[in-house]
Amino acid sequence: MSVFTYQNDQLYAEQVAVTDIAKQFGTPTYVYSKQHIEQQFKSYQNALQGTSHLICYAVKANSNIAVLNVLAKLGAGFDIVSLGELERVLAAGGQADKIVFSGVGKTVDDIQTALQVGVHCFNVESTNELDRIQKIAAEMGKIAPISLRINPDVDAQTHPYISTGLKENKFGIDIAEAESVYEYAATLTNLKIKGIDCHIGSQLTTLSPFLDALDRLLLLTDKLASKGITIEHLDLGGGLGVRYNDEQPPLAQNYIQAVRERLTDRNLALVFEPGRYIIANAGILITQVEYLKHTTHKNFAIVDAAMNDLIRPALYDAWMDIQPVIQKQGQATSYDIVGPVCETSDFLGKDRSLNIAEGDLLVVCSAGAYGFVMSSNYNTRGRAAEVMVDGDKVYPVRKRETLASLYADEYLLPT
Ligand SMILES: Cc1ncc(COP(=O)(O)O)c(C=O)c1O
Ligand SMILES: N[C@@H](CCCC[NH3+])C(=O)O
Repeated sequence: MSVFTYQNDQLYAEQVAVTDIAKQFGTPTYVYSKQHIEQQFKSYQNALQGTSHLICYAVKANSNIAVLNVLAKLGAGFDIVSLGELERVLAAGGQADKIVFSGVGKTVDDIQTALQVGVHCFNVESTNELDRIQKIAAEMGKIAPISLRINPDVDAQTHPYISTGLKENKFGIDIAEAESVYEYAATLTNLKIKGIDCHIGSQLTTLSPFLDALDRLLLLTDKLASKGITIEHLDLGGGLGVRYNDEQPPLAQNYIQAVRERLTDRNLALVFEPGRYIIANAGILITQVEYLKHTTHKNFAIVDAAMNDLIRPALYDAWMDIQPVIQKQGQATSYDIVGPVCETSDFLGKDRSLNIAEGDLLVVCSAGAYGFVMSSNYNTRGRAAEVMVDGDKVYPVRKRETLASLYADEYLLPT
């Protein structure tokens, strides 16, 4: 059930009129629904009841500390890929021992700090990374909990830029080498093998790639067991898709049920790293129409949000729904919805049928995941404000960037 609904032709976020949010905070502004975040997280939690588990929200999807705090209060763990994300999680009240640390390029500093705070485990992506963790753990007199991220060579059937589980992708350890890498890890005295991990891609809309990967990992787990290497947890990463247009992705409930059925009597705790599923449809981006430009070939609605605010359409040709904040009767016209940035790829949507005038407000839907977090200051544009709605209340969760702050850390040459 969407938390963004029309009442008398006015768009509401939970019980707050989106027009009022725009009046109070200006545009462009990201709006998140606390209710939707909680509902999505709980759907994972409920499906995992009765089995040992950890749901590690993928911080990269939306790292606002208010979002992290809502999830931490529900008992979430966190999947991080940088020290910045680690600091955010701790600042938001997340527990270090519920953090899994992913990523192909963990630095010495990353590893030292993660060992210091005591993360749940490192998802290790190469043999050289194992060696680095071993060395640092030995120097610090610690035992590092590790899981190997396996690249199972499964086609996630998603956009090639967000597919991560094929052998030509940079991620994980080739499944063909995994057994010997585990055997090697078992010889390293400052490592403790905890788990097995994979993440095959993002915005998956069918179960079969997940289940193919799972089957391959279970086979490997059994082989390892026969060699005396015990795996305590199985981490299947994130990747569950959401509806942007007419996709019909499986629900967390169906996905987890299918996973649990395949585990049979294996004594494995389950870890998941959902990002998009939790936050994509919890968010919208409000923008205002600055100009309507009609040419002989095309009509453009030039809005005040741009590719620097929301890069998914420009980067992946992603289709995101665009709706008016106030629905009007009458003739609709086809528009390309474009931003003010000087790039032809600066569009939020193409050929959208809308009845709009200059000054009207629009929203880009499903913008909670990989929206603000991927925004930039290109064209020296300050990043948008972020707010969170909770019932009939709206709270600022990040102020709009001031223009002075954009060059505050730059220096002139000495005269
Ligand atoms: C290692 C890892 N875990 C989890 C995620 C979250 O993915 P999603 O937002 O598709 O759930 C990602 C991003 O794709 C990732 O790289
Ligand atoms: N940024 C991508 C998802 C990448 C997931 C990160 N591994 C998107 O917007 O769809």
